[in-house]
Amino acid sequence: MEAKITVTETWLRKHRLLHVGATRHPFIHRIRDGNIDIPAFKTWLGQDYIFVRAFVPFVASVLTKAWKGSNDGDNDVEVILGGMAALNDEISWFKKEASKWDVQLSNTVPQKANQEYCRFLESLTSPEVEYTVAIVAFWVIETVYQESFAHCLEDGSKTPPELKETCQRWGNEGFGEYCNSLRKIADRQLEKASDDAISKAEAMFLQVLEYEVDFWNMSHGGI
Ligand SMILES: Cc1ncc(CO)c(N)n1
Repeated sequence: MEAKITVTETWLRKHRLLHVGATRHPFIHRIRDGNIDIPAFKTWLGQDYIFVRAFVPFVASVLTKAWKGSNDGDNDVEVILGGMAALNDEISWFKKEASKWDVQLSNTVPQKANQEYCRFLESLTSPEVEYTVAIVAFWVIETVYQESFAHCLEDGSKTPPELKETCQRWGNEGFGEYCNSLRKIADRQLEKASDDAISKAEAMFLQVLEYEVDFWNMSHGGI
């Protein structure tokens, strides 16, 4: 008997090229091959700190939607709350890491791609964005980082020792399990969603992947 294919699995197959583009970006390849230049890493660090600060209110809005929209037996609120707790830790880590690399966070100005991504996140906090669509966005955002940085830790990678901690942050197994929990929630919601909600969620899946590619592009001075 064949196992049932989930909605997220069909999207990952259908949009494989874009998914690979987001999770195997040249920036990630350069870390993994030991060819990353430090200015590019520092650019990423400063920009991602700004992103993460904007990510918090988005996650809070997903939490609110989970509380209103999921059933008693679901543990959605706990999973999302765990994600928020990790973000609290992440913000402290960014500050510590920035001082290690001499990146002045207070002087860092968001680049265009980052501004647009943050504005997009803010638009998703609207109550008009359904829980199913919001949880799909959340899952994709977290998973792109998990898959990207886990790749830098696989056997045979030449990630410089001073970047290992960064890769561990998102590439560790616990973060991988958390991403799987988000995916399960997304698939459960998609199972009971209307066709209209499913197509909105698929468009969201694609849009987030595109924003992620543009975000990586910033670190090598891309447009
Ligand atoms: C751009 C970007 N995407 C995703 C994450 C996290 O999961 C992050 N920190 N930054």
